[in-house]
Amino acid sequence: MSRRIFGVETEYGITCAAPPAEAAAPGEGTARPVTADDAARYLFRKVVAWGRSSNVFLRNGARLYLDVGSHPEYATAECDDVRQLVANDRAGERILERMTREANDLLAEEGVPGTIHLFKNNLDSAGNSFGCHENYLLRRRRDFQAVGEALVSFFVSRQILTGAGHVRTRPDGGAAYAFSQRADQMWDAMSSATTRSRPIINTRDEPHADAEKYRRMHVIVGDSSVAETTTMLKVGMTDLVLAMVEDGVRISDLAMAEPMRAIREISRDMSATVPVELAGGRTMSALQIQEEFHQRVTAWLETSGEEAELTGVQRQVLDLWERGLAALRTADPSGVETELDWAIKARLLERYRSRHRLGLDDPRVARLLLAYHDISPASGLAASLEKRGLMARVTTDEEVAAAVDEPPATTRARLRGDFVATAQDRRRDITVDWVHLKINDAAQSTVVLKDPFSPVDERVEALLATLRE
Ligand SMILES: Nc1ncnc2c1ncn2[C@@H]1O[C@H](COP(=O)(O)OP(=O)(O)OP(=O)(O)O)[C@@H](O)[C@H]1O
Ligand SMILES: [Mg+2]
Repeated sequence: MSRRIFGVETEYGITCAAPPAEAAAPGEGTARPVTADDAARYLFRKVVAWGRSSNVFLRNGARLYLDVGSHPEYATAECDDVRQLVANDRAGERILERMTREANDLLAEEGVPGTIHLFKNNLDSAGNSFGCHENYLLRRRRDFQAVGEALVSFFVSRQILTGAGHVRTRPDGGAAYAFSQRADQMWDAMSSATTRSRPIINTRDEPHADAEKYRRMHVIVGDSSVAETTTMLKVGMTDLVLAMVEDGVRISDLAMAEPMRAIREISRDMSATVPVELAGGRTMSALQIQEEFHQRVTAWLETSGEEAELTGVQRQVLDLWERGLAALRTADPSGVETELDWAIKARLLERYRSRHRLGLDDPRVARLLLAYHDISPASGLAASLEKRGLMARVTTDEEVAAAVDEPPATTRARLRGDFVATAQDRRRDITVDWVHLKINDAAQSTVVLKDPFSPVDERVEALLATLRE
């Protein structure tokens, strides 16, 4: 299978929980609460001190920045393997978790009451939505608009496998479990740069690569994933579907008539069987649509001969995809309840609720839900679920630790990472983005890296030599 470049951007939710009133020392009762904006500034203080900006590239090739709206964002370096991507996404969590601990130390030193928490989720308590965006490099071959219509159908129905699980408020005020946090927030299927709204997928003006050859498909519809296995499935199944489509397999018969209506309906139907109208007039359920994509991918893998070339992680992806569909078909999630976020979360909720006899709308349930997404091992649940075998892993701690310090070795990210690391070690002033490496000295030496697949470049060797002078 041709290599593909992909990267995931994750925006994190941030809060600063005030200590309980009785814990406040005399005179502290009137302390101004720490807003999300303030918290984000504490979080980035060290970054700004060394990078002179809240928008930096790190020595592992990733981008870390604070956008408007105070949602810290981590964009993984370019990866060309799903397991590598999972490790790099996880590395982002570790980096932000360390920044959170340091920011909380700062708060304590300055006597500011409160504790900062970061959440890998998509909805804050005020109802603001923030995203987890996937980027896939496409070869500029086919008519993207036509393929896109049918891919929307894939992205809209994929939530029955890769949704993070969500307790939503029904119109009658009751609470109900749904597949996705993000589904309700999306309201426009496709967009060009001119339309307002939130496009499910678009191709970015900047492919961060040779624009003659490539496009970068930008997918904004996914939930942030907590379980590594869910991240693996989300990116891995998408990569396989794109490979099949790039090879010419047609999927346009699966385009939906009204994807935006469907995305909400599918999220709310935990049976995954509600009929969705297709553009051609037929109806299919989300489950049938996903089964069809799965079936076409497996058939294509066989007939194209690609089956023999599959990597270990790609086989894991196909296996989990299949088991996820079986779980839905039989209405028995036990086969995926340590691997798919919505199922892991549902099991956790059920156990907690029956132990404490709580309704789905109980505030304690809401706190548990939030803790599922809290990235701190101290206050979040993921680390302990993993330790207890209730949340599966794809990577090892060693792989994640390596991805915190080192860039992916097989892509352009390696050049960027080496450049950043060398400049940091030598205290040299540089400017970096996805395609440019520049030394800010009299000569202003700049290298443009148009090939995201290439981890070696003589021009960069020369830049590194200059930095080391
Ligand atoms: N050529 C490429 N093809 C696919 N993905 C790429 C390519 N180059 C970079 N990426 C990935 O795309 C993501 C870009 O993240 P970034 O947050 O900078 O996104 P953006 O969409 O350009 O900008 P913004 O978030 O500011 O709107 C990263 O995860 C990166 O690894
Ligand atoms: Mg971004």
